[in-house]
Amino acid sequence: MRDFLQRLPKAELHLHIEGSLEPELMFALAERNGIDLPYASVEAVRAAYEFDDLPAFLELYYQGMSVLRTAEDFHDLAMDYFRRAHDEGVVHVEMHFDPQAHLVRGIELDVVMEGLNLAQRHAERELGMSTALIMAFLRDRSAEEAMKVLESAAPYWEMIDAVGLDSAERGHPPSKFVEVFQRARMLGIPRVAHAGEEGPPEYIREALDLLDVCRIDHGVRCLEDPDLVTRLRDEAVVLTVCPLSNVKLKVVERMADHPLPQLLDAGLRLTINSDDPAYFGGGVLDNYLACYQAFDWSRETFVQLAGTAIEAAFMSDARRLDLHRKLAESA
Ligand code: HPA
Ligand SMILES: [Zn+2]
Repeated sequence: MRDFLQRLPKAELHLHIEGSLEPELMFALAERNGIDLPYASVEAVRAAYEFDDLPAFLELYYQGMSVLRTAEDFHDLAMDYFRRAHDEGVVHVEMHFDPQAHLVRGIELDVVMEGLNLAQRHAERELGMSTALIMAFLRDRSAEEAMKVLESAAPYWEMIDAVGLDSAERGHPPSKFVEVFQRARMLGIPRVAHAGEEGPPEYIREALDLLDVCRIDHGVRCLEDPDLVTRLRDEAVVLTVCPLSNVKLKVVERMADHPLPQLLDAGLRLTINSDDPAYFGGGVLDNYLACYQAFDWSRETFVQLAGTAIEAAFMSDARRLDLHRKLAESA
């Protein structure tokens, strides 16, 4: 099964590129930039990755990215991830990035965009991968600031495949960002949002009704609201589920408790993703494998999940057709 899952052409729709920063690269970039890390070794960094919930994880996540300073750093971060993903049989990556987390450290959007965009071109040329860029707003910061970021990104609107909403969910409902997402809609930029990870099902409704999103990131808590599940099924809304992330952040206790089988039985459109692979114990393939080990799913189920990711991805029609063909060949 491992070989089969490795060969399956997998599209990843939910990844935070800053969450792909492995301790080895963290050390290399710290050295390159003359930054003192509060860790003695790569092992010490890994040992410090202790968290029980989203806020505790986010503290480490924002601290870890302090080594990212130059366009070259962002390029190397993304290429490092693309290479690993390529080895796992990932053919398309959509990366969230957090401009505000860099702006507060004095790193301008131009620097981030230059590095990530160069990596996108390299991934296509060297690895034959397609990629997309999702500019995320930090929901625990103000809507005014998010709006400023969106406006200041004008030179890059063409390159941004979608805007998203991430960071600490509880107490920061989608309704806070109605105007920002309305503006993105006016600009013709598609929208996604994290909802129903640690936050209640109501946040999923708000994301659909008020932000007009085309996908929900996580969304696993929809099961607490049967009417919402019916709606998600009827409207064919795609959820980008991240099983290993949900275990690490204690959204569920163990993989065996993960609601993926119920979500699948409810007829929802699901995809499997890594979220923050450097922090949560594995990439896309590891997440597929964890599902196989926990649920003993058939090849057909994995083909269905991989197919949904291709259907719901931000990519050209030609690329989508090509990947559907590759998927059919590998099935
Ligand atoms: O798992 C996550 N959830 C919400 N926000 C995030 N930002 C990075 N990773 C995450
Ligand atoms: Zn996420």
